[in-house]
Amino acid sequence: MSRWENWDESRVRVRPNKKGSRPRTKDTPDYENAELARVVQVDRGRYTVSMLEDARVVTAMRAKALRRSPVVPGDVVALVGDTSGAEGTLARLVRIEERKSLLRRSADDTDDAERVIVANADQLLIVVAAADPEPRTGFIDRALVAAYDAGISPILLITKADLVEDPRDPAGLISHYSELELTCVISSRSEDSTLSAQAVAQLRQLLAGKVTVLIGHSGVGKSTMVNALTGADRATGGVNAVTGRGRHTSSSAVALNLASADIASDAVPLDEETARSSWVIDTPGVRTFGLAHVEADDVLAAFEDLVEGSADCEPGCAHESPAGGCALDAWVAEGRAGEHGPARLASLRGLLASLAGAEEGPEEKTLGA
Ligand SMILES: Nc1nc2c(ncn2[C@@H]2O[C@H](COP(=O)(O)OP(=O)(O)OP(=O)(O)O)[C@@H](O)[C@H]2O)c(=O)[nH]1
Ligand SMILES: [Zn+2]
Repeated sequence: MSRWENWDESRVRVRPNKKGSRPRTKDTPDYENAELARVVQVDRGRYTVSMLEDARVVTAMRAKALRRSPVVPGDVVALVGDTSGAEGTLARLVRIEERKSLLRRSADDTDDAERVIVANADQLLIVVAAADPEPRTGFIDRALVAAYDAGISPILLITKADLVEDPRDPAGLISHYSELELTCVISSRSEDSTLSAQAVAQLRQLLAGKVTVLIGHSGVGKSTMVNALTGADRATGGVNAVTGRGRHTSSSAVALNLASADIASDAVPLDEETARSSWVIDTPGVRTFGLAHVEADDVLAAFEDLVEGSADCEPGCAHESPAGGCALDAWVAEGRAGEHGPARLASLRGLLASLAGAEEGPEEKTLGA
């Protein structure tokens, strides 16, 4: 009998390629066959994901090694194991792909750590109502600062234009922010309770192929718009029929896809592939952003016409005033930032003020009040 007969075959593998011959240890698995997916919802350790390949919905749990790594909606993750998505199956989430952006909220009383809310967002859709509730510029300013800091493009959506007199600038916000390169969309509702088809179509175009996070105070019409955009049935106000609770009790962010929409008003329908890569992430329960980690220079960076002028500022300048060593006033006075320079500087300073303010406080300033 040859000694080879006792050879435990399961231990030997002839690897067909060099990559495959890399030593595999418990600590450095390489998961070559892992499949990529977008995280759409997180619920007590269960992750609902949509496979990038075919939008199949799969439920997954984190591998042990990732137990301390937060995974949030918008994340792109690698899965192994049973990725069929069949009922009762659980895939294993083994890797979080590099994030291109991170929106976070700083610690507050109920939360001892800075929290990541959403990953990989391209855009922040700041939703305010023209009235009921009145728009608050402090809230918009903080959201703008968070967006600029995270490198995400802001879009302003003004809802409920039907409730005010001037439909072109329903809340006076467009003139207020005219010095920012801020895309504004105005939406209203007609008497039969349908949202303006034009606003919905315009937003779908802006959202095409992007990951967009929605933020706005309660009652501004976020769910109503998300429903119109995605065809999803996010409960609007009142009580959720399934859980019997008001939806305010749900505070987890959910990513919804534009592909699910069946919208007659959509003048230019999105092709299947674009629609599938278009995500809207609603963030119920997130009403403000912690800006504790944001530096004045991070905000200034979003003002391309002014940033050069800061070369002569004192080191660590907060860009508040010439007395504080800020060179921006002189730069603007020389006309170096163009004819809108003074107004742009005033806008920048308005935003920077929200860094100095407390969490609440200045935020609760109502426009015109
Ligand atoms: N007049 C008017 N009412 C609107 C419009 N859009 C939404 N509403 C109403 O405003 C109320 C609040 O809308 P929601 O979509 O639930 O608001 P939300 O921002 O999701 O609120 P939360 O779920 O509390 O965060 C509902 O009664 C809607 O019917 C609009 O364009 N015009
Ligand atoms: Zn300065």
